[in-house]
Amino acid sequence: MKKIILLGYMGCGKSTIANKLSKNIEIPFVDLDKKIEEKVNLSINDIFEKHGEIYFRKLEHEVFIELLNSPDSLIIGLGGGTPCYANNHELLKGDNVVSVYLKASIETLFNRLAHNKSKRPLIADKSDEEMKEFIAKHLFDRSFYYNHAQHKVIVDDKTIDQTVMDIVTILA
Ligand SMILES: Nc1ncnc2c1ncn2[C@@H]1O[C@H](COP(=O)(O)OP(=O)(O)O)[C@@H](O)[C@H]1O
Ligand SMILES: O=C(O)C1=C[C@@H](OP(=O)(O)O)[C@@H](O)[C@H](O)C1
Ligand SMILES: [Mg+2]
Repeated sequence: MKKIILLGYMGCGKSTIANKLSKNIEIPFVDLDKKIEEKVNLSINDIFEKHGEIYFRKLEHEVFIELLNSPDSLIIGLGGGTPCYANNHELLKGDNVVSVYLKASIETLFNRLAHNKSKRPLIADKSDEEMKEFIAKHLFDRSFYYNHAQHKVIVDDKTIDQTVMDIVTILA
């Protein structure tokens, strides 16, 4: 069955958009980070703190594969780093997969993340100044992987509903 995959940098809106899209097209939404948290009964912050990022990336790959192999149609909201590890980017073009990169500018990402960083271990301790530079470099490194998505939607200056409608158009 069909898997609709939303990907993109932290704060681009994957979880928010997937949730709304799910209500609109009546396909269930699974957030990969939430599935990982449920599987090991730890928050993302605790996984990074107690076991480190490499352990998280292994778990992330395993749970992503499990979701792709599930018999149901699903909307899957990835974590920002998912396509960039364990050759996960190659899974973005698989059979029955529709992958959409939610592309946001550094400015949009900074504005959305500035008040929303405590649950994101990669940026939780950064000052505003450090964060701007980090996002710019990190996004540059990761764009190669994000660009493996089949579709791209620019999310800057769009409401949640506008972005959802852009995706509905892609799916039509
Ligand atoms: N137009 C918009 N589209 C998506 N998210 C938005 C928008 N405007 C503000 N936001 C906020 O930006 C944040 C995006 O976070 P989230 O959905 O968790 O992103 P991700 O899962 O990609 O890290 C949320 O706090 C959301 O409310
Ligand atoms: O970009 C990343 O490497 C990460 C993004 C997070 O997901 P969101 O993009 O939903 O914040 C989460 O998977 C973890 O903190 C690592
Ligand atoms: Mg998310």
